[in-house]
Amino acid sequence: MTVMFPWMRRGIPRRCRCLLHSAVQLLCCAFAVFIFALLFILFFRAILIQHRLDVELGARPEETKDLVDEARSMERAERLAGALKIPTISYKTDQQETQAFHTLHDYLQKSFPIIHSHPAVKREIVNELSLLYTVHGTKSGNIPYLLASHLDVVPVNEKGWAHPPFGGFIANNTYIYGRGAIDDKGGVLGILEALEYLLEQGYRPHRTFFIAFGHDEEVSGKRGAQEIAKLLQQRGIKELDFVLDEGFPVSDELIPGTSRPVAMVGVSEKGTATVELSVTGTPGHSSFPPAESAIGILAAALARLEHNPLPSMFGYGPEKNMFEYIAPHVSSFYKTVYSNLWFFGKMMEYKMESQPITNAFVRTTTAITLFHGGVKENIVPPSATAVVNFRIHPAQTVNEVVDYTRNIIADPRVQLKIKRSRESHPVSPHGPHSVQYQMVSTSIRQIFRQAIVVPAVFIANTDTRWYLNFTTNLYRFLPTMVKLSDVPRYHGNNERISVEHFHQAVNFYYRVMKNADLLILNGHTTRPFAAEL
Ligand SMILES: CCCCCCCC/C=C\CCCCCCCC(=O)NCC(=O)O
Ligand SMILES: [Zn+2]
Ligand SMILES: [Zn+2]
Repeated sequence: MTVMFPWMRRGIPRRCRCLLHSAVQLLCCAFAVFIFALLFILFFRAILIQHRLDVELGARPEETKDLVDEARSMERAERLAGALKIPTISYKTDQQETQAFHTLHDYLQKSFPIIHSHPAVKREIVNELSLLYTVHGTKSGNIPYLLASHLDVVPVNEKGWAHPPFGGFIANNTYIYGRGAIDDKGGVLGILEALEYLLEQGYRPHRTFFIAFGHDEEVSGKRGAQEIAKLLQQRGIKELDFVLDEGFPVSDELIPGTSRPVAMVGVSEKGTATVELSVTGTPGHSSFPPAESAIGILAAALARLEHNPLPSMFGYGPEKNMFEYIAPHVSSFYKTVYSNLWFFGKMMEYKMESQPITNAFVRTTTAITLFHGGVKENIVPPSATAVVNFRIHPAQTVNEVVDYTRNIIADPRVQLKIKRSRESHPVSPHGPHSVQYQMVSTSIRQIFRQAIVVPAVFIANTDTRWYLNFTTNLYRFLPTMVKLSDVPRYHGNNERISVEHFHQAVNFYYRVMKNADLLILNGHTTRPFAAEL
């Protein structure tokens, strides 16, 4: 049976029919060649990137036996649980549970006797509530590094918890529950446990390092990490080799195309802007109200903001790099997609926008976090205020976000005031020549054996902002594991860490302390710095 195409009908002269038929055939061939060439380019690019990264990153590190003893992991879990019982809450910059911080200082002192009596370790209280430890190395002349975590936690909503948030409860010898378990007392205790074990083994770190525990990270870090940074500066510390602070946990089952866990190391972090919106009305009797109240005007403005999120910036910032690093480790289909975001960007963007945690990678996020208005049920409100917290994608600036907000609100009755802002952080080195990044990556892979380690932009904020002047090597990573279902526990209900993952956290910091010493043996960090170290 011959197929009859429309241009082959009898009404059209035979010559034209032949010409048209040949033209269509030619077009079909050209289209097929185009598709074939496109697939070839996409796949070839994926192979090229894979090859480059394989060459750059080399093989998985050897399995190490030099780890923290597992036999005492329950004992360590109980010490963390003890710290979780102490409610070191930050409500606002000038409102904290100050007494609890003193209790925590004493608790740490009692719980880690070797650290607190060791001649090579100096502990200082900075600005009353923060802690700075200096661990003096045996070899002078090396640039020190800094490990950071924070002592404060965010407030809780007791009702939503299965176990009391400040009860230090360990469920079935498996999960340690409590506010701060992952953010960030797991980090504080993880670092101290690692150091305690290191010193107990009789190991003296070769190079000097600092441990900085700020007390107000959750409300800016101005009184904690900023003061620690000032103190270091006053002591003549001009340079730090690297800073390692809280960041992404290792995520399981979150990246399409691989069943392996992915460890994203924050090599930058999003900017932030906290904007207060306010409307002033005329108070009066609620029995003859105006057509629009201050609360109504503000609520409408906020609804406009929520319905008009900032545009996707996916592919315009350093996040593109993250997918290229994942590409070599995923199935062929995703390898091609992740290596060619210039082509598949829209498809990926669509997928990422579907969940809050992945949406945060794509755009500047808008969170309405506070709303106040009204004084009494029968008074027309004199004013209403709200606070909106933006986390700014690296391809945008604070000014752009504020201009966008003003345009969307488009109502002169709504006043905008920037309460706090900061641009996104510069991207830290993360290639094959960055020995500091590679040291962090190796330490991760020594503990999380299956993990794919990739650079990423951290979507939240950390105390690293206060150390930006000391080094370009700032890394944000939390050595624990989360699944998608665990993500709401951050600043939410039922925060917890498993005993096993806490043990991995201790081991990770232990490896960092050992591996950082190996860097100086290889002669990487010998440069002059402050004499008193
Ligand atoms: C392809 C993308 C995969 C995304 C997988 C991401 C998994 C990460 C899981 C959780 C990240 C949550 C980070 C929360 C950080 C907390 C630090 C903090 O509270 N800082 C203060 C602040 O930002 O206000
Ligand atoms: Zn934190
Ligand atoms: Zn937090």
